[in-house]
Amino acid sequence: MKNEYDVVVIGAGPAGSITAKTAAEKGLSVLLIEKRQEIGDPVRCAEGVSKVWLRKHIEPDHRWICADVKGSRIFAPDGTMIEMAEEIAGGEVGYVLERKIFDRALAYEASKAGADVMVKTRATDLIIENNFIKGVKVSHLGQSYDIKAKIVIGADGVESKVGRWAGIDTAIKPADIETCAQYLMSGTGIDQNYCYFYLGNDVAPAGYVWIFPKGNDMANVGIGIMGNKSGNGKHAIDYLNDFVNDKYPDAKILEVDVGGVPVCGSIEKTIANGLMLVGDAARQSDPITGGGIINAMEAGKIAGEVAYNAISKGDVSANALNEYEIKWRETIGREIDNSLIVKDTFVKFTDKELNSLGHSLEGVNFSSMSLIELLYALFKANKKLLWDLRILFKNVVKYELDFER
Ligand SMILES: Cc1cc2nc3c(=O)[nH]c(=O)nc-3n(C[C@H](O)[C@H](O)[C@H](O)COP(=O)(O)OP(=O)(O)OC[C@H]3O[C@@H](n4cnc5c(N)ncnc54)[C@H](O)[C@@H]3O)c2cc1C
Repeated sequence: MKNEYDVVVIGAGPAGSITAKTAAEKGLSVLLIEKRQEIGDPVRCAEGVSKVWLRKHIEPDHRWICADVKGSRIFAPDGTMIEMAEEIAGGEVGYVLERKIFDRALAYEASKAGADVMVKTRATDLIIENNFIKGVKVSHLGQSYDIKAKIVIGADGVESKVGRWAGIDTAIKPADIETCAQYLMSGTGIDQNYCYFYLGNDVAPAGYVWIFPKGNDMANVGIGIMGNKSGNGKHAIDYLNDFVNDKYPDAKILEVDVGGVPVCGSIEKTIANGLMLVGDAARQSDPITGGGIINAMEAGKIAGEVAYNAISKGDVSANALNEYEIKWRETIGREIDNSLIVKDTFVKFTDKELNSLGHSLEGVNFSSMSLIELLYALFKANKKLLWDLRILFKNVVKYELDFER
């Protein structure tokens, strides 16, 4: 086993594999470690991604695409349906992935670019000298090893310990974690061209139920509710059981997943001397959708490039790695901040307000609207929303003006 690399990446999820691939493509020596024996398994994900963003990182492959989605159907508590169809993004909506295969394919891409990959290898601590992270302590098949690195990447997901080891505050309050439960089901009979979302405080308090098609009459049926909403004795899985028993009493459960998604928005710091955090470890998932795959990949690409720049200049201090901090905050960070504003508003909505929103958007042709027009239509229908989302409105106008310039 080699015991010295330019970059050691902890965690072979989308964030870690893209970081490893990017850094290896630049010519750095890279080790990607994963504590599980199989990359991508078990899955804790509904597996939905945007096509356009995914293609920026990898060519779609039928081996890990379960469904090609044309649109979404969103149901207000009173059953009013809003349909957002494929014309919105010029025919580019989303895929539902098979993450067990997808995550492995990303790790394969990293290995093809030259990265070494070790599974069943758990990071147990960081090697720290003179306030600089200098490598990782790992446990592999019952043996402990020290592996030196110029830069360590913490890509160890929502339960990340790497940030804490490096002295970065990554703690999340229960109110900032979306607790999720999901069944892979057969026999729901849903239209496999659509993703379905159900809103309402009886169905999913301060959250939603999703149904994502997986092909062959299978679907991921899941729920995410805010962590502080499960204190009344009813947990995410109880709400999911109620929903499933009501809507699909004859469907069969093929798999159960439970997990948490950080929806706290950007944390203050994601770097230290010789270290960067990426993906869920850096709390980069979207606060409103809980989606984190694409953000993890975007951040991983930036981190891989910044690792190369820093190592080439011989400076891996937090000062040099600040390039990563600046770049991810300018791109995905901006989206995360806007989503946080929307989430903080929507979690307070009563069923009556959700219904009124549903009525104002029912039948709207989203394809011909810009984001500003859509927000304006919402505001006209609901003045309280205008007030609550005023900062978002300002941000979007500023962003569109910046973009036009
Ligand atoms: C129920 C649910 C549904 C979701 N649905 C969606 C969705 O539809 N779309 C979407 O975009 N996102 C979704 N997400 C979020 C998405 O799964 C994550 O945002 C995404 O996986 C983040 O990627 P990552 O690489 O940062 O972390 P992960 O994918 O979690 O990868 C981290 C890896 O690090 C490994 N690891 C951890 N500790 C160590 C250690 N000490 N040593 C070595 N390896 C370690 C883990 O085993 C894991 O493989 C969902 C999440 C949940 C829980």
